[in-house]
Amino acid sequence: MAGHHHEHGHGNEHEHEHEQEREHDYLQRPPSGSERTRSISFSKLLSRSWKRNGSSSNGVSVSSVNLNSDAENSKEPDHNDSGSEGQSSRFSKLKSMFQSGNSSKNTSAHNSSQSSLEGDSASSSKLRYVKPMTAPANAPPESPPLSPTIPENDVLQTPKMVHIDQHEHEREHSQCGSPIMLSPPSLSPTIAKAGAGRRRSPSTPIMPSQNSKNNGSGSAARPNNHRHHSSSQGFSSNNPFRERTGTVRSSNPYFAYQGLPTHALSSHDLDEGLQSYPNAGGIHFLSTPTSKTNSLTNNRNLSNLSLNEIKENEEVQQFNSEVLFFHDIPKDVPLRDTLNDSPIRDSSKSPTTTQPFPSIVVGYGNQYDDDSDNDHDNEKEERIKTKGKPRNLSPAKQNGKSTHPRIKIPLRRAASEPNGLQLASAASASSSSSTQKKSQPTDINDKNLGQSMLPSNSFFPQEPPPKISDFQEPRRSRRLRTKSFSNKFQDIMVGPQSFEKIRLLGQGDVGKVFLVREKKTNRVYALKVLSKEEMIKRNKIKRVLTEQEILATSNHPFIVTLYHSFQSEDYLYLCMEYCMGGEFFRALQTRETKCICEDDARFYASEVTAALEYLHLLGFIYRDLKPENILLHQSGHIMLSDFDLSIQAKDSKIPVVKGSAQSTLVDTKICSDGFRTNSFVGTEEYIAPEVIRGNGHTAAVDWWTLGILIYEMLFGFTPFKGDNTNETFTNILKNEVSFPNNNEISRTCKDLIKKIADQKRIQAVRLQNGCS
Ligand SMILES: Nc1ncnc2c1ncn2[C@@H]1O[C@H](COP(=O)(O)OP(=O)(O)OP(=O)(O)O)[C@@H](O)[C@H]1O
Repeated sequence: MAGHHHEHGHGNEHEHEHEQEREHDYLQRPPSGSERTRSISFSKLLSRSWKRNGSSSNGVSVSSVNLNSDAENSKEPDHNDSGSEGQSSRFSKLKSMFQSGNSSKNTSAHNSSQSSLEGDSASSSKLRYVKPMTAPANAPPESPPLSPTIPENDVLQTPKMVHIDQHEHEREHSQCGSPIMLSPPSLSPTIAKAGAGRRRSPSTPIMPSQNSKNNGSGSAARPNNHRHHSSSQGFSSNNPFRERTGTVRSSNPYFAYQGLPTHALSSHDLDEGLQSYPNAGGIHFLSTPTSKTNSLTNNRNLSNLSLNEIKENEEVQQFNSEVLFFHDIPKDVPLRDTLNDSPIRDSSKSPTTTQPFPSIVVGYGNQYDDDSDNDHDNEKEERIKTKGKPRNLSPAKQNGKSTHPRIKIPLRRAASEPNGLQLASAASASSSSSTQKKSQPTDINDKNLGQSMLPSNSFFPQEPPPKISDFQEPRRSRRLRTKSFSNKFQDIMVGPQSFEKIRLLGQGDVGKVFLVREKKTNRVYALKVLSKEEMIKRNKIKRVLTEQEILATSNHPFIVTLYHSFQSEDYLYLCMEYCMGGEFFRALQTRETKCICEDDARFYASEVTAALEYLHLLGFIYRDLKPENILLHQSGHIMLSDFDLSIQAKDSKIPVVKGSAQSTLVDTKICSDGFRTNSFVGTEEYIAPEVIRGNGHTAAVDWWTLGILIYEMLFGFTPFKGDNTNETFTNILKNEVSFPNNNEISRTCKDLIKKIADQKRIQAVRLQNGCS
């Protein structure tokens, strides 16, 4: 955790350090590399076994990093040193701070995690070790209600226990109390009852307008301040979980009651800009990197640009111009050529204001938006090629027989295969064509869907999927043509109808998350469907862009993998790795004590630390760490999710490795050195003092939240919670962390929390870790 402690600029001192340690620095990014290139370089931090190496069902290797035998790579050591060591050493640092007399367990957890890295290196990128997560024998395993055609054994791969003696494992858990169940315990009414009166908090920020109504009233929660969950997950409107005041953004109730300072009104990375565009004509959602529509739709490459430089209104303007572009495709230009060439848009025209959303539809979701328009099939295709006329990818039906449209815009990237969730991928590889033929549209009007703000059948068109051979070969986006990424992504064509809905997993602020099955491969994913309309209403455009950017950029075992992203006319789709264990928050809340033992907390804290370090190295500040945003993978490891409050540091810098190969520390703080933001974001009980004060904050806020998280894991509540928002904020600003007496948490652990989440200790921690 060396990298996050100081908050002010390093200036010449750090420059000097850079020079001195350059020869040890195998994490150097290319001097003028893009953000993406930089992230690639960082990937070398991770051992190969950590990387999401995978192979596609068609046998194409999708190694996640460049393995060119250049000098830099030749330095890439095993995971016993170098990058992994960089991570490990920070684990060790954390561990040593955590260290109690019970060191063998620490070692067990740590080493087991390490072992799993080694053990899985060849076959899977996901860590398999599941120390605290084993479900009790009598616990009902959560089995996604997959279709009978899906081999359940493949779906629910038994987590591989690496180097863990079962008896030892049981012993550990008997000491730690009941383990967190991998399956959502809320399925059990009895367990759910144990958490009566508690409700999980929303994780999306309240809108300024909404919040302003609540200022000073105690709660910063937005009107619909808790998420909806499908009944299939065991959540009803009578949510048994505690209520935590919501994630806040922009409007600071603390300042409201103390007198609002000017900075609280001037955050540059907020969404207010959009409000001046009440008639915004649409949004611009980036395709994921391999989409050739990237070159078509993106004037600007977000990978090379700080998201902070993008204003909401700018996005809308840009999007509008793109709408125009799609309307202006020259008639005599074949679509293929259009797709393959970066267009020069007619920016002289004003944005279309008559269309609330773009008429261009990317992916397949729009193919069925206009079923009544069968007779104009050919005309529509012609329109696409016709300059000045709207492009409309309506359903293509001929002679009463439905066919796929002839214009297809593949839009997605595919990273490595989902780990542990492949459904007979080998079989599908050998019989992909037959699988396609067998794939029939499923009735998506699932009764379990519950109250839906989004029409379900527009998520998943009910037409049979087009054959893969009917699609034009997509061209890889220039965005990913850096050599390191060149072999990471595949060009795969998916759209909404490539998936079959299984059930609703949860609902966020502007969309829903479904468990889906990809028809072609039988793999399950979590598909986040975001309503463009809701995004605009709630000024969430930039936040969704940020989330997509981070997910697409990240390649880390503890950050949820984004496999595809695409859009239809009304929705954006993020196809992510399915985390079977659900929210860590629920896992905590459904325990009788609402907390876990120190060893388990150490395990999870270490993984969160690794994920945060990684994000910081990429120049991202997470800013919303809390149990609700931590998902549990079936492997038992955590997955950080929900990046919509994250921010990317401007001019993020190259990380510097300190120390030797045996004891390596990576200064992650330097990556966002000098970057401060004034946004008032976070979750009330987790918000850092500097955020409340509003004098700007840095990546250090994530370490504050880590301290609160550790506290909550250990004690079942957060340290500064007051009766209302103002009291909570006052506690955060003035109180020291105090601990209940009725537990057996080690002094070392308490010291760690104090050092992380106590303002008076922050400087001491900085010094202790050798940071200026
Ligand atoms: N990859 C995933 N695997 C399993 N469940 C998921 C996954 N992603 C999300 N979920 C579930 O869906 C719910 C809603 O997710 P989502 O990210 O939309 O909510 P959210 O955090 O409130 O979003 P936002 O803050 O953007 O409104 C989560 O609470 C979680 O239970």
